Amino acid sequence: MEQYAKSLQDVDAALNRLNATLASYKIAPKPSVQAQAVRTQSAPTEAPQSAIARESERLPEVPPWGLSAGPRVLPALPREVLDLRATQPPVPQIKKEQLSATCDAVTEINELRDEHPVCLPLYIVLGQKYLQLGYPDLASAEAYRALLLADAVQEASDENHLDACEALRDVIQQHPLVERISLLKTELHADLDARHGRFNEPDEESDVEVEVWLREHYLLLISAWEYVQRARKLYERDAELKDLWYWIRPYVAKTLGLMPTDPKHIPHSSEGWERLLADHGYADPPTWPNSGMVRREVYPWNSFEEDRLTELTTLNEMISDIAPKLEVKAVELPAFARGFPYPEQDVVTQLGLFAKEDVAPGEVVLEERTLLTANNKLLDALCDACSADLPDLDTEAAANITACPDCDVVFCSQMCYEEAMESYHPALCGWDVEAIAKDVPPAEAADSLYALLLLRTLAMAQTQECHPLELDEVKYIWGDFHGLPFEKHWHPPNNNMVGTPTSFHAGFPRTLPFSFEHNVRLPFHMLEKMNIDIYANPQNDVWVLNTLYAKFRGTASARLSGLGGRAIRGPEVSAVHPMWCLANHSCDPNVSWEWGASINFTVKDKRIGWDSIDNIGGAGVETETESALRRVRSVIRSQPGIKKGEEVLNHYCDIELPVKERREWAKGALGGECMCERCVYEGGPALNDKIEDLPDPE
Ligand SMILES: C[S@@+](CC[C@H](N)C(=O)[O-])C[C@H]1O[C@@H](n2cnc3c(N)ncnc32)[C@H](O)[C@@H]1O
Repeated sequence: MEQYAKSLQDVDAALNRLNATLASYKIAPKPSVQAQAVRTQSAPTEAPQSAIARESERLPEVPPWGLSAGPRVLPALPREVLDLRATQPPVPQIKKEQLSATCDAVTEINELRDEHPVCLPLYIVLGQKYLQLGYPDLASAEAYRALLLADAVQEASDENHLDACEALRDVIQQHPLVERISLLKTELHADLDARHGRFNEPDEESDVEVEVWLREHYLLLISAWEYVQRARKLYERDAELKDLWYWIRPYVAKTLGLMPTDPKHIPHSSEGWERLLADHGYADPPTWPNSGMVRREVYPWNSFEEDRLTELTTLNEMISDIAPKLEVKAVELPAFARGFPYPEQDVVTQLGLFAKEDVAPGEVVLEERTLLTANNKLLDALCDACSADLPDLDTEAAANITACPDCDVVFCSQMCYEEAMESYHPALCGWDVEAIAKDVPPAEAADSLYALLLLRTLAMAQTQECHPLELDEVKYIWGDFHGLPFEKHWHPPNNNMVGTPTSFHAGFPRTLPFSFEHNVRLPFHMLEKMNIDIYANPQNDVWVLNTLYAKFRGTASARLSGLGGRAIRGPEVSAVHPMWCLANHSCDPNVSWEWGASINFTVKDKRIGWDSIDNIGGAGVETETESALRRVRSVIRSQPGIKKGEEVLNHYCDIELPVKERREWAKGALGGECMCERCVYEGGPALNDKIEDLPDPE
């Protein structure tokens, strides 16, 4: 620093010094300083409103990269990335007309990550695009990635340190020296003592300029809410952070439903809000809600969700081995908008399973094995692949147990081991992932199972070298996405702290549970454990993980593990069976199901009896015998067996319950009140009243 301070007394000397620094960066020379400065000054200064415009006139011709890499040419970084500064105003709202260009920009940035995987500002701009589109959940993931890169720049021991510093140098070097010197000069003239602790001692490989640039231009931008406290120590006087710090508490109070109804009682100071939260036992930030709901949708750039109606031939090939008497067909189901007040239609076309020929009661019509399984107990004796209970060691079947020769993982048979090796195991073998999301408290059991299904899916994609959304196990599952036309319903999200929680999400319904822990931190941890780069592989980005979670949450089965299962610990085993889960729900199902090493549908021997509406309420005062007799007389019961052309109907809730409770229970799985024939007969028309003639969301 001393050296810089002295040489800055003379601008010529400063230029020489910086040129020496540049030379030490070990990259090929950039175009002359003057040429850069001239190009920069003559370029328009306003960033484009919408898609990322490649600024080829402004940027120097892209130089060959690296000394030994040969003629590798990197795509230029967009101006929005190069010009990113903490001093810029908050992320501007976009208009509906800019929606499609902003979605395109997301795709373009993700393409750039291939060549610029650890370029910190790229992730900040990506996060900003997500915020503009109304995906604060996706934005939080990019802020986290940028924060990890900031740590990498500052920590010489970080495995990404050198690459992250070099990527930042590359960005810095594309700016005129005049700007760079001026920034360094301001730094050096400031009172270093007053900024005690703001600098890390630069190690041999990093340099002062990278440190200064990081702190001045980027760190402030990645200060996510969780890090606001840390950021405030760093930037005591920053007005935006001060605002954010204030508004966090009202926002928490609102989310927890603690807002006083009487305007007179609404606090007007930080202390007032602190008191309000403390009075309800929420004084400490760790007690604040750490999960919420996000948009459950086919993201505009998701090209993997094909129209399944055009895939019926493929689906029927897939099902022919495991259910020769069944076929997959389109079916119309009641449309539930999951509480969203803009229903567009009465029915939706989805898929279902149908009998191709008559099937007799008692017959097994489908038997499906899957390797998309999970168990959350570290020491339970389950097959790693199919999740069946392992046989007791003193039985003959124990001879089939096979262990992976390279790690301790155990399979119930050689077949399961071999299938695991082809499907997912190589991506996990020896990477110390066994303890992830295991033995969690009962309240987290279900979330841990979903996370473990995610881990298995990522390992499958890695082993089979494909995109996670292309795997047969998940590709054809409908994630209960909202299906509302994007262009019609989207409105600019309100990203200031006073907005209601919904307004951050561009007006779409939010039905997918999200927590930073399960949707971002834990999956990043899993990927790092598997030695998968979290920067260079957009195929594992949070929108992909959210899409997978949406698919799992509607279809995964869960149970206790065999004889050792302990209900008090919550669900212990989970699996996704992609064909089995195509069967729709009815409260008068014609099949029952059982799940062990495989899952099957058996045609029911006896159908459930329907109560008439009279029976449900009882008819005045009558003896128990009279009431029982009346019930027997009026009960309706369908014939068991499934006729050719009839739909296979599964059940998602306890069908012995009265209609009101069944409807309540199945709501979560269906998205609305069940309208199956039995429910309508017993409970009358569904209560999914449509709200017509609503004002436009804007
Ligand atoms: C496990 S999937 C069943 C297969 C699904 N129909 C498909 O096309 O993939 C569950 C979803 O199917 C729909 N569904 C199943 N049974 C239904 C019913 N009785 N009424 C309305 N929707 C139903 C709901 O959207 C539910 O979230």
